[in-house]
Amino acid sequence: MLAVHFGAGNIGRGFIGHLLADSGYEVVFADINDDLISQLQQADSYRVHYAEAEGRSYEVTRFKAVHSAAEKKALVNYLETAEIVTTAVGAHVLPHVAPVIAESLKKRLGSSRPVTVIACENAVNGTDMLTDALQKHLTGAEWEKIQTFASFPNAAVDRIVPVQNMDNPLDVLVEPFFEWTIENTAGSLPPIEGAHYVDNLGAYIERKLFTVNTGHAAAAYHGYQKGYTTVQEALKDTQILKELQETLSETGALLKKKYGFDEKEHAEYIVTIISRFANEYLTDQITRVARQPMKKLGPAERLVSPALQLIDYGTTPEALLRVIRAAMLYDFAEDEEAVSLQESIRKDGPVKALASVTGLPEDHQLIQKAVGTSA
Ligand SMILES: NC(=O)c1ccc[n+]([C@@H]2O[C@H](COP(=O)([O-])OP(=O)(O)OC[C@H]3O[C@@H](n4cnc5c(N)ncnc54)[C@H](O)[C@@H]3O)[C@@H](O)[C@H]2O)c1
Ligand SMILES: O=P(O)(O)OC[C@@H](O)[C@@H](O)[C@H](O)[C@H](O)CO
Repeated sequence: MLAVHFGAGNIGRGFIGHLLADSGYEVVFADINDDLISQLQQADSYRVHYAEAEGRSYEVTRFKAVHSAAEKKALVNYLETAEIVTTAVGAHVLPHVAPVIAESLKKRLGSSRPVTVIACENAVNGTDMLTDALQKHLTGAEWEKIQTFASFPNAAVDRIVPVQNMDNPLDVLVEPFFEWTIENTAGSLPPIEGAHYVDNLGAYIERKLFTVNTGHAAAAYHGYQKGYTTVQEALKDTQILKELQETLSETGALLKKKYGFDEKEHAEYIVTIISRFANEYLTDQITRVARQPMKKLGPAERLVSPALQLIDYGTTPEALLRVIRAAMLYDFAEDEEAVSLQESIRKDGPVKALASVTGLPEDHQLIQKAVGTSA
């Protein structure tokens, strides 16, 4: 069985690629990073190390690597015969991987050979984002036929994989916890060990994004303002821990109301997540978790989406608004989006800048309460 995985980064090597290889797939990593691809091409194996006291580690051997720009022909050949195609490149990169996937799907039109395509990104319905991008490279008739043999389930992926600092640059240090939840819509989804399949993925995605990622963002943006460099350091600050808990209590209220999650189970879910953030065997840089603030302030994302939904329910999410305010102050000079956001704030002021990234009107109460005159 063949799997093509786009993005041989932290999640690619440390989570999705590892699970696929463990499930018996030969994994072809496709990436645009020259050094990474050449290292993978020269290696026979790499190890996934668990950040824990026992220090377990696992060898990954069944892989190949192709440069997705320089070796496009080889990539299309792999894509044409793969049983599964996955991505972990960042949701904003999906339009860039779409053309080559579309090209390979067109090549399957003759054989109708089944394939499952899954975007494993932090986004609500990432695979739908990919299929929107795919359709720009296909005719209506091609897309209709492709859907008879290809399936495109959405998925939620959860495993904290920090920026790596390993002696062997291909090895990856990951937290032991992982969850890969896949929408149960696929006709012939090939088995993946460790993944689980659900009918109500929307609830799982929002629970993950609005708890793990909203909580992470709260720790990172408040932590950055207080000069911390890692999430682990920031969480030792009781004021930041309190901000995190208040933020997750707001998103928890939303999730329980919207999806009926059990009060006690959700409280336990939050406790587990905070202890995962604080894992002393991990060093997770705040600048990784806070990366791309403009994306994170987007309308469908971890901060603004739950805040808007809570406002719709008639409450004012004060803690979430404080995280949004802190995100607007994120000015890390090596993060392109942080630089652009700060430029836009300098040029137009915070109200216009936040209205622009969220797509909300300037007089919207979320904008006014986060950074406007009623802040
Ligand atoms: N790291 C985590 O803890 C974590 C957990 C869950 C989900 N995610 C999500 O997984 C995705 C990847 O995150 P990551 O932490 O692995 O990032 P990463 O930067 O480590 O890896 C991304 C990889 O994608 C590659 N890439 C970029 N553009 C590409 C293109 N056009 N074609 C092929 N490859 C391309 C990069 O070179 C890089 O190797 C993101 O959507 C992220 O939100 C991350
Ligand atoms: O990857 P991002 O930038 O969307 O979010 C940063 C972190 O919150 C994220 O990578 C988490 O570590 C991950 O989502 C845990 O499953």
